[in-house]
Amino acid sequence: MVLCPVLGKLLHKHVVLASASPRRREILSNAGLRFEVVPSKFKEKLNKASFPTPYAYAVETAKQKALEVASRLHQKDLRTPDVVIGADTIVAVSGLILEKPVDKQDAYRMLSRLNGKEHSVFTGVAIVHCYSKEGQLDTEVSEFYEETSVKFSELSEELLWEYIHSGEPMDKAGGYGIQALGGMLVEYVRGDFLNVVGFPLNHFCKKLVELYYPPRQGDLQRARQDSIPPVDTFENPRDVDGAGCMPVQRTAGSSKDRAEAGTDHQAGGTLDTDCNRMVGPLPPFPASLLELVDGFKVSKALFTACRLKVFDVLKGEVPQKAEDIASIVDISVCGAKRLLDVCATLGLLERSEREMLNASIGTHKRMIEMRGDGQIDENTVLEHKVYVLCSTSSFRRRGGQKTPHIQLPMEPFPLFQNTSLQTREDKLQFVGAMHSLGKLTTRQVVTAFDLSPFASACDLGGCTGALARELSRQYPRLKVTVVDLPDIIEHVFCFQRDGPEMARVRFQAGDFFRDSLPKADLYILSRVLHDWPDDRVQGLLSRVSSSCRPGAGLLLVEAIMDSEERKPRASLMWSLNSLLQTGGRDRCVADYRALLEQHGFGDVQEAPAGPGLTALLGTRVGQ
Ligand SMILES: Cc1cn([C@H]2C[C@H](O)[C@@H](COP(=O)(O)OP(=O)(O)OP(=O)(O)O)O2)c(=O)[nH]c1=O
Repeated sequence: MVLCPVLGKLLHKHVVLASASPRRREILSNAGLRFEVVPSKFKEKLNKASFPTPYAYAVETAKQKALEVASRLHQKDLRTPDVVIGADTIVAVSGLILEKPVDKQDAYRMLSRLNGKEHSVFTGVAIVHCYSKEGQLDTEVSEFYEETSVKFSELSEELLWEYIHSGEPMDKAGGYGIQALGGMLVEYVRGDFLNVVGFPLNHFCKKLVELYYPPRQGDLQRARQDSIPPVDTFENPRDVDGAGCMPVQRTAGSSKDRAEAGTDHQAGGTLDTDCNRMVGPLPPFPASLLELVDGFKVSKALFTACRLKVFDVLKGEVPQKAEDIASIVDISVCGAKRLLDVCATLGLLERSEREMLNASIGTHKRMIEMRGDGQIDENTVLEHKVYVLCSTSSFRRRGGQKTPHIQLPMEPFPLFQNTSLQTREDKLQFVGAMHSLGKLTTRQVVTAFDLSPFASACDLGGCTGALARELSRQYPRLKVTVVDLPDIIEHVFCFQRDGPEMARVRFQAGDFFRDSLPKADLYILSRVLHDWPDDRVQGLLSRVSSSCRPGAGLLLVEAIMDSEERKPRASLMWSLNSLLQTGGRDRCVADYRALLEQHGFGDVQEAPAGPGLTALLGTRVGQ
């Protein structure tokens, strides 16, 4: 059973564990999750009598703990996390809820109740997804609970007091810790051991699978209600080579044998998998490292399928068998089966009973082809160039070993004048890629702010007009001019259908560094500035600024880095890409704000503009 990959879904999110419990922290970090710990200040004082069941109480308390942290972090420096996890563990015996004892006498009362009997340990868990929209916190709460039965032996008064004097009971629900000395009190456990210790890891992973890989219709028929969904619903790229395996897997033989054979991740003796008891810290599972190591395999599989024209074969939406596809694209049946299986698990193809269907990739195909053309020859397009430039020689010190700065690979040049884009076909492919890429976020970009007060807009570097079309669709009063290089404007007709929205869109061929800019109430620079070196950015902003009348707007859209330029990874990759190709760079919000203000734009507002993108809107102040 492969569960670990689902934790990978949280790897690039800002995850917060809203708990002071060292056990929860240990369980989750041992599973490879990376998170910040912010203990909740929620007072655990809900009225127990008002809950129909003990677990309803635990779930509500877990939820309140997580929500308190989410709103505190949101208010403080607007550090809204992506996900907050809260948990609450209680012991229930004969209809009574036991939490942490307040003193030794209380611990004695609790342990006496549990003595010689079976009781339930419930942990309620809340997974809170947080979103910040216009300064407001929005949350989506998913919750569940897990129950484990624990039976205490008949214990003498003397033993109970000895145990209480050890101090162990005081910070634990029910007054005992099964993972340490308290283990001596326990005759048997039925259910998830980690649930007793404070966090039901297994159920948590199942919940994530449910949230991040909702079952498709076919799977629903197959899946048993209470089972983990079939593997193909939660496999992720890292499973392809079996690398995304569970940190704990049972294999034949004793744990000693496994440790010696190097197959036991717990070889340090930190977790006894046979009884699932914690007996010491585990080294963190290097899930993110494995994801990086294997990352290229995913894109390689996609690009290979593109190059073999698998998606072309399937684009008629006629289901095909792997054998038939193999014969059409002229590869071995065994190879085709494996490649198609990978494509299906990546969600690029849909699998019916015995056949393969094309999936939603069609609309994004141009973008993928652009990125995936890995043929190593003269005609190789941009991505290959980037790949080559990324080789170590691009970063070698100048003049042998001495000069300690990075050597820029080339003079900055406009992307479209890239020497590898020589033929009309190359250029079309490039423009197509930009068009497809742009279209993915146009809706979010044009609705990041209410642009209805503007009557005219000028999209500088607006390529095929994908953004202009969406602007015109959203704002029926707006007239839009797209400015881009003649070589690009020449190809617009290949990508734009006529339609009522296009009646208010005009294309102007020109160079925004040299030619005069059309008059407009709103100028847009969407994913433009990062492509240029600093002096060109200054020059362009100064030209825009002097074309603006007071009150005019400038909308910047960029992938933003954090102030320390450490994340997110996508922006860092873009920034490296810009350095290698054009000498440009990505920036943090403060840098873009400073640029806007330096060029006479005030009242700068900021809003998310689609995955990984941020929009900043500044207003030209009076000259
Ligand atoms: C029954 C039992 C509980 N516990 C612990 C798990 C929890 O940490 C604690 C129950 O208290 P909780 O209120 O669930 O958690 P907490 O106060 O430790 O942390 P926070 O409220 O900040 O999330 O009891 C054990 O460690 N071993 C056990 O055998």
